[in-house]
Amino acid sequence: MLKIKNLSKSYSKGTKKAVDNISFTARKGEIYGFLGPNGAGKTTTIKMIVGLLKQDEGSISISGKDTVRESLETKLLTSYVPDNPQVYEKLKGIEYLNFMADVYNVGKNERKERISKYLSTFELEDAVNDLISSYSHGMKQKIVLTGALISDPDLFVLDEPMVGLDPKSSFNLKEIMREMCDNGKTVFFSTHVLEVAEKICDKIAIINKGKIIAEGTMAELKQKAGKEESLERIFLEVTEK
Ligand SMILES: Nc1ncnc2c1ncn2[C@@H]1O[C@H](COP(=O)(O)OP(=O)(O)OP(=O)(O)O)[C@@H](O)[C@H]1O
Repeated sequence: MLKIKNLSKSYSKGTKKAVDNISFTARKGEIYGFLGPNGAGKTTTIKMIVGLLKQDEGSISISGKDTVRESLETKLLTSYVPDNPQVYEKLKGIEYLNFMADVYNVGKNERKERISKYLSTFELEDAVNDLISSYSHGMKQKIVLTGALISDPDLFVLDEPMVGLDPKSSFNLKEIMREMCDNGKTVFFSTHVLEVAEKICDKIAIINKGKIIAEGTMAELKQKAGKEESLERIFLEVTEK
């Protein structure tokens, strides 16, 4: 579970408020979509969740542990796939995966099983012994996804995960996200693809200018909008104000 309380973050010595007092909870078993226009504060929030940025105010807890006070513990429970995956180009795919498994203390049997499962899902078996520098952009994304899944995290955080993936990989990733939630995990991801969010998310939050302006299930968002509307229309209406 991911619990965010009164979270704020400013840049440029406090003059630019990127995230402004936001609160929400993504529960176990939920796919939680984080939407918002460019510059709304999505990546800043995500970077605070995964410990790459420290908040100015507020708290974040993952499976009941505070990300500042119990930083290492929460990192071990979390996997993160950034919007522009940077991979160690000088490693072979398999070396990178074993490195990730080592970082997360994944045992021999589990790592073997998970590596084989996700390499097959993402059709990377033939490339796994090649240097990552020879991979296409999409293959790099898929090796990063595989590396992120090796630890079977309680919280799976993805920033714009569908961009650059081919239709089959994108479909497979959505299936994996659902499977993780069925196993009691939490998936939190940002996206601009509203059709995907509408289809797969159990809950959605819309952020605009650093503030959460709508939050809930698709049914709740529709109810608040007062009519039967698509997520796209609701998004356009609430972010226009
Ligand atoms: N390192 C930084 N220094 C100063 N301002 C920043 C920095 N990073 C982000 N910002 C500002 O903070 C605000 C939120 O940016 P953020 O990257 O979190 O938005 P986003 O919702 O992820 O946008 P996008 O959809 O375009 O990726 C923007 O106004 C941005 O200009």
